[in-house]
Amino acid sequence: MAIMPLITSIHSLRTQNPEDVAVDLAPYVSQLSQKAISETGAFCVVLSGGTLIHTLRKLTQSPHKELVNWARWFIFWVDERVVPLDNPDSNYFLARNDFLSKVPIPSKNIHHIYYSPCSEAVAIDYQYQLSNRVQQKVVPLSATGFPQFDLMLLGIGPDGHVASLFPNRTERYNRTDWVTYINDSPKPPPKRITFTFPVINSAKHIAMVVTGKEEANAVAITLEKLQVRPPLPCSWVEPQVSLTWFLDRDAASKLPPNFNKK
Ligand SMILES: O=C(O)[C@H](O)[C@@H](O)[C@H](O)[C@H](O)COP(=O)(O)O
Repeated sequence: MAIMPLITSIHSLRTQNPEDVAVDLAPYVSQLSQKAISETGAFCVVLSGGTLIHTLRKLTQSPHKELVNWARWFIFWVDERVVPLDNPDSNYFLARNDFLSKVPIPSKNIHHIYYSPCSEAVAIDYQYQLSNRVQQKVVPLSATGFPQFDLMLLGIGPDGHVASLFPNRTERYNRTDWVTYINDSPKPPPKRITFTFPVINSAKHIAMVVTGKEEANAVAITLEKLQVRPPLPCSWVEPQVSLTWFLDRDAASKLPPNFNKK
């Protein structure tokens, strides 16, 4: 089988503000949703926390809200803070309030964690939830042997973390589990679960959605392929079909002026 090259594109204009990023992101997601549902009958989407959820707001408005076949969406989280679901620190809580409550995705298709104070138990249970969807063939297995999501919507941190995979932590090297956990995350709250890199990089499409100056260094290091030790986790993101960076002018501010733009 021929190996398709990864398509990397960058939505970054020096004049672009966070509102423009939200406007660009909505048709990108809506078109991928339409394509996946026409091919397989489902759209398996992975969310992260942080500002991403607010940047998804245009999807919950016309014309996208009416165009998307929400009944066929299946939602997972790339990482979750191990807190009760009604805790404002919960990524599920954030997504429910600002996104999921505004669109008709069936609740049985929304795969949040089940809280317990033990992060390891939460990670095992989340992997079990995912393996059920794999067995039902809702989420297919990729040729890599790991679950293959249609789209992951990810943010990055100023230290280059992605999901809850941080620069100086061992979880980023986990090549066997689908879901792992951390009890001393450098970004609070300390207890988290996270998809591992093999799951992230088995996705068909990944959008890296970054707004704000704080992440500008990490964006420049990653997109210019600069060598740093340890390598930034976000520079390891390499999905199977396409990687698209959505940047506002602040996030793109450390890239050279002539850097490839769309
Ligand atoms: O649980 C989390 O903390 C997030 O999932 C995390 O991985 C986030 O996506 C990045 O830190 C970017 O966050 P911002 O968009 O808020 O900068």
